[in-house]
Amino acid sequence: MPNQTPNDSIFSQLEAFGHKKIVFCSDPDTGLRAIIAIHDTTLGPALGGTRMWAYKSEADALEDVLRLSKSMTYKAAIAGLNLGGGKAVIIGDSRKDKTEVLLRKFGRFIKNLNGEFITAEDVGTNPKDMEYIRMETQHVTGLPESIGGSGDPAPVAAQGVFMGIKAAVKELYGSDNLTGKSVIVQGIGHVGENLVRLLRDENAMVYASDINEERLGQVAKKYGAQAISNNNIFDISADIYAPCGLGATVNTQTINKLKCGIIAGSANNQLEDEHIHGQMLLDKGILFAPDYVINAGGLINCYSELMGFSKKRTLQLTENIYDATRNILKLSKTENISTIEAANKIAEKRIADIKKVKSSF
Ligand SMILES: NC(=O)c1ccc[n+]([C@@H]2O[C@H](COP(=O)([O-])OP(=O)(O)OC[C@H]3O[C@@H](n4cnc5c(N)ncnc54)[C@H](O)[C@@H]3O)[C@@H](O)[C@H]2O)c1
Repeated sequence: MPNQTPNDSIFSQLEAFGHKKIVFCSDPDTGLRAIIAIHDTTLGPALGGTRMWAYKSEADALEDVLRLSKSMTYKAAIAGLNLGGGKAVIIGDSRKDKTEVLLRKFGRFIKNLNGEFITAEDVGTNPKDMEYIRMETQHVTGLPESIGGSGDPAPVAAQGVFMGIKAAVKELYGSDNLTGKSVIVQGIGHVGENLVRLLRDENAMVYASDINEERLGQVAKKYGAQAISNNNIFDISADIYAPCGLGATVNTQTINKLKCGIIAGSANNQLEDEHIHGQMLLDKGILFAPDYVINAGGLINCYSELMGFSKKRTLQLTENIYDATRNILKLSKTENISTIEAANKIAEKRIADIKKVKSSF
């Protein structure tokens, strides 16, 4: 989705990002300060995680929720889901400030939106927190399996990234077989570890890095990956670079050093600047599988839970990421536009088409 740097007036920001609705949730009794951003509901109710983060300023929190909710609109559209885009942020330190009453109060604000917004876990929240929200509203997903939810979305997210990697490899090498291909997985947390497992199962060679050295040692040993220092990532020649930690790791500095033909990983917002770095990658002939397209497995898992969870159906929808990625790479090639621009075009077309369906009755 397009990067924008709106000025700091709230209404200008809403107009620049194209949001439908913003709800500011303030409750001094519980200490709740949250923002729910509903970007677009053309395709269905806005679904997005609730992030709890100690933002430096309220302006930072607002910008984050606007940016993240917009990307959810694009992610759902490309994945072919009948969902709109939304996101929520709770301002606070999740290790100190998170309480049952705060989460339940937040649940009441979601309840008041009457299904226009559905939430799930994100950075700083977990399935247990979703259980608290569920006590006040049914508009929450990503619940633990023990209470009928879809459970941990990370293995599904990893499966989607794996399909995206295969699609990119097919484009570059003519076959999607990963045997013998080398992959740098940066960040071997919930998604990264599952990705390492899938890659090793297909006999890819994996270089793994993580700032958590203890975890890195364990995961590398378990799957037969080669542990590398985070500082060496851009010195290593490999077929694929899979960022699975934080965003913005693809920037002017790193693109100039990168020795990989493909970038495909789970981290959200991998390009520091969508336009500048999308174009730079195109010019350098590095194939970028857009992050929001190939990491949609987590969202698909949540969507399945809403539809009456079926593992088989979830897997089918996740495997569609292969074709979705292939179509984007094809459009990028035929129109000579960056892959992120191609993905945005396809997402925007689906939303515009469905708007026509919903324009009457
Ligand atoms: N969990 C999901 O279902 C899901 C779905 C879609 C997208 N994502 C995105 O994928 C990424 C990973 O998610 P996760 O659930 O695995 O998170 P996680 O917190 O479990 O794992 C992230 C890992 O990255 C490591 N890390 C952080 N910064 C790093 C750096 N600079 N270099 C190397 N390692 C670093 C952390 O130590 C951690 O082990 C995030 O960007 C997340 O937003 C996750």
